[in-house]
Amino acid sequence: MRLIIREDPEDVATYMANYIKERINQFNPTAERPFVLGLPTGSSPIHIYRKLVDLHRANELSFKHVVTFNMDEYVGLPRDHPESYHSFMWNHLFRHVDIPPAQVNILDGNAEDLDKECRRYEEKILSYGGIELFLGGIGPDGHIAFNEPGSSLKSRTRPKTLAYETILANARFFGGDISKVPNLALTVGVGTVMDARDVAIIITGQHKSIALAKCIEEGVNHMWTVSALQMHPSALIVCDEDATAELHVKTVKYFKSIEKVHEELLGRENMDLQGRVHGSIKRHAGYQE
Ligand SMILES: N[C@@H]1[C@@H](O)[C@H](O)[C@@H](COP(=O)(O)O)O[C@@H]1O
Repeated sequence: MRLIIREDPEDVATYMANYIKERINQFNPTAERPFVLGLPTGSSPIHIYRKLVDLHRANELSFKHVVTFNMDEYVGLPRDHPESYHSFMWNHLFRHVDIPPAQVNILDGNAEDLDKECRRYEEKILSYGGIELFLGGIGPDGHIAFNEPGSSLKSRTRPKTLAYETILANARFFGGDISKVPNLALTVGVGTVMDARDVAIIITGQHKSIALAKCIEEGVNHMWTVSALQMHPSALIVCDEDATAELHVKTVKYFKSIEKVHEELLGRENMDLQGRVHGSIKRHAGYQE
């Protein structure tokens, strides 16, 4: 696993947006061979989406041959509700880029048969040959997508009841009224995320520092589902300084020194070209996480 530490959420978003851009452009997607990208919602990815839109406007990134699968959606919230994840994604990303609507996949939280909808989603991911890059965030309880504590680390897409902590955390999007937050969601499973060729997770803020420490320094544990990343062959976490509050100083120093070594290996000074650097190290130095 790689841990990249940046000063603040803005720098984290810059890193991640460049990483995504480089991954897509290196893949050189076509209609026959699209780039399959898993996407999250939440406040953390908003900065990333803004930067992806900027990159698109600067003609540095196209979504024409990108197929997306979102991580989750609330159950029972109308699709056009301002807090549905459908609305979120269209408002923050899709309507501002050149992605054909037919290439956008978001779980239908209003499907008549929720289990069937989840099976359909898994099958559709498989029909594209799986997800190339899954971008994600975490909740303060270490959940990835809506895989709350205690979720099976082999779970697949399914309906999931939300933990009280998550409902509390998300109440800010519903005028602070917890009674308005849906208590059920459809979510990809931990296993669905782990099947992606690459997983990149963004973790910012001191309120997520315990989750980051559990994920990096302790064992794989279903109570902190993001810790399943330890079993992934190509996992990347990008966090800000605040999120490192609960890490040992030696852990922080270790990951910072590893990044420096990578930089020196490539003889590059500008580590804001992270995506390219990451890809190059993999190609030229036989690098494995
Ligand atoms: N289901 C989503 C998660 O996928 C997301 O990672 C989390 C964190 O959101 P934020 O970035 O707002 O802290 O929010 C929700 O619970």
